[in-house]
Amino acid sequence: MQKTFKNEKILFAEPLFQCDGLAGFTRSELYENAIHRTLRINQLKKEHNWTQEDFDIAIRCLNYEVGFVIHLSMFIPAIERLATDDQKAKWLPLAESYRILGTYAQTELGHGTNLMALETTATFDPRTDEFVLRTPQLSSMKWWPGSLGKTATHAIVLAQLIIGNKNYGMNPFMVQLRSLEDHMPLPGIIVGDIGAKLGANSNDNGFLILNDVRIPRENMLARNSKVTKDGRYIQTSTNKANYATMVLVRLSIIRWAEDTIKNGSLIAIRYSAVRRQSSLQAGGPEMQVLDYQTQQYKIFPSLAASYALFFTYEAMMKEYEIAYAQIMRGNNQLLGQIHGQLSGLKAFASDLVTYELEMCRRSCGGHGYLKASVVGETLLHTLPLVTVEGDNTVMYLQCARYLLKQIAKALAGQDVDEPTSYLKKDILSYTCPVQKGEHCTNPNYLLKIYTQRAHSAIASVARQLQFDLESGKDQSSAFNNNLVSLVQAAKAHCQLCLMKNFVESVSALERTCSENLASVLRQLCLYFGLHGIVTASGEFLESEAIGLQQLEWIKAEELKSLAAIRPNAVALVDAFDLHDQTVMSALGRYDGNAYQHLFEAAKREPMNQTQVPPAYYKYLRDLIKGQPLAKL
Ligand SMILES: CCCCCCCCCCCCC/C=C/C(=O)SCCNC(=O)CCNC(=O)[C@H](O)C(C)(C)COP(=O)(O)OP(=O)(O)OC[C@H]1O[C@@H](n2cnc3c(N)ncnc32)[C@H](O)[C@@H]1OP(=O)(O)O
Ligand SMILES: Cc1cc2nc3c(=O)[nH]c(=O)nc-3n(C[C@H](O)[C@H](O)[C@H](O)COP(=O)(O)OP(=O)(O)OC[C@H]3O[C@@H](n4cnc5c(N)ncnc54)[C@H](O)[C@@H]3O)c2cc1C
Repeated sequence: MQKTFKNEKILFAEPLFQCDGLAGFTRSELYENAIHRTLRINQLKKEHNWTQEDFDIAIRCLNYEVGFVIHLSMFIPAIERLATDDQKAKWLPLAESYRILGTYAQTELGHGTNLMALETTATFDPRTDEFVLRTPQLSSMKWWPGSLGKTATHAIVLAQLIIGNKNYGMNPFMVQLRSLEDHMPLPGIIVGDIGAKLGANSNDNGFLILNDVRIPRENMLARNSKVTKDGRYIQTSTNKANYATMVLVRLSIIRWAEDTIKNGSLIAIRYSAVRRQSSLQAGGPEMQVLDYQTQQYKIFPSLAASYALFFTYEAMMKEYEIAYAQIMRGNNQLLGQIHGQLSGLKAFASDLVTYELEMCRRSCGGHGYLKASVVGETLLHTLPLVTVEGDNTVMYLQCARYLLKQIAKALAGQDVDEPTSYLKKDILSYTCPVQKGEHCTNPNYLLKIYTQRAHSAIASVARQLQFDLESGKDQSSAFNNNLVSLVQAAKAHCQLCLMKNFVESVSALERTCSENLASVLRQLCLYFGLHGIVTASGEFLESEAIGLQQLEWIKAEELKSLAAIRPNAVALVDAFDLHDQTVMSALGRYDGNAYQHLFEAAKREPMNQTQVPPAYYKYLRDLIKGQPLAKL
């Protein structure tokens, strides 16, 4: 599942990467530890000639609990995508050698989603051949960018370009924030950390106020548009190309989601295999809770999602690489497709894993509420994924917007993109492939059901929009009147994508792997498909992709699938090949000694380093001895 990291032993031999001790760290300690880790991994990379992939896997082995995440995942990729070749030649070597440390400063206190309304301005001054960057008002200050608070020496600032009295929209500008001599903020720069968050507190997300900060004209990243010395704005590519960095990060978030749900399902399944509680027969032996059907019903969806997201990431990485290669050659033909696909799939993947991680946590009972179980921490660290790189609702709507364009082309008899080719089919010619109970065991039949449901959802909202427009509603009112259905259609398309990638990937694997492995993966794929229909049965019925009889067969088959997966559940999470130090959980250790590891973790609790707590001497002693308390 995860390319086995041959360097794991090297990494986890060092105390710096042993994660037990992170609990109890202050924010400053977490921040410093994260920076120390990234720089040490960099040294290991040089010492052992690791590849960039090894470096990336090391970061993933540490659950991204490292420094410079935005520098590495956004600042450098943004230079690669938004800068001219000359600008790349200047900035990339500095960024790649950490001589400058960057962030991607787009979101403001008052706006994150609505990029068109960003308020920071970059006004061209032809007298000095400079841009003047300004934060017009409180709501304009940059707010949230990672590493902005205390680390970044430079930022790619997204600002409204003003030439004369004309606004040319959002453009990217390289702005130095701190001195490279003493790290102090430069004149006109007010910068700091925005404060503690629910999780990810090793990251110094920050604020930035720009008070008439001047930068040379050459600091506008000019791959897609530039300003000439005499103040002319020349657009060399679509402005959408300035959004390219976000497309890449949305792809990375699908991988991040896959990594977190693998951790969660591994913890829940391993713990459920060792936890014995209650018995079915009076006086009989206590059962492994993994044998309760309800426990399987709670956690096997996370197991199936782990594999589904793995296969979807692999497929989308290939799709992205093709699109990116074309875009970098100036051909933006695939930009709309990759944007629509990754907007929806980033939203669907992060929604899916945040829901299933909470189910994994609940399945661990009381111990799931301990930090030492880590499953709760994993959830806290995953929660931002439903917001970063675009709030999920907004991302679904971007995906829906893409789907509406595709179905309009399909209905007009024009070509459509491969991911939406199903929209060319005649929706009325569908017959549910499940005509007998045993048909539910065929993932390809289930795939047809998913396809019909997605097609129906998209066609239905397109019809409703058309009806609203013909009834006299203006475009934006008609759109707003159907947002819920648009999101639903996008989710249906995304769930189809996951199922399709799962079915096709298993089918491809069958040609090379053992029959035993193939049958286990087929079973998991089947379960993923059945469970997806049951949890959204209303939409599948509404779309007439299935009837009540099919739903009854599918529900019965889903429960049978639980029992079929049970014998392989632990092996399927062991197959993630995750080191104990990656999972970090006292409940999910490979040796299964959950209670021992829980107790070891409790003994490490700082409060247990003294037998008598300081509060005893302040408050408890007199109380217990019945002596009057001093005025508190
Ligand atoms: C080695 C290290 C390993 C670490 C790995 C870690 C990986 C993960 C790291 C994660 C870290 C995350 C940290 C967080 C970072 C951030 O959050 S950065 C800020 C992100 N912000 C957003 O995403 C803002 C969301 N809003 C938007 O994208 C846009 O405002 C909008 C909602 C898409 C609306 O766009 P807008 O231009 O305002 O109007 P529209 O009319 O809707 O769109 C115009 C046309 O542009 C097309 N388009 C929009 N976005 C994109 C895009 N990204 N790419 C391509 N095309 C785009 C859109 O489809 C429209 O096209 P047409 O329909 O053809 O006109
Ligand atoms: C941990 C973390 C790290 C971040 N790192 C960075 C970073 O490095 N760089 C950076 O630039 N930004 C960063 N961000 C900011 C992030 O990109 C924004 O928070 C995100 O884009 C959402 O925008 P918002 O916060 O303005 O939410 P809003 O858009 O204000 O969302 C609030 C509500 O309004 C709804 N809504 C908004 N617009 C619409 C619409 N058009 N239709 C329907 N509903 C709508 C949303 O669905 C949501 O329910 C980070 C955020 C977090 C939490």
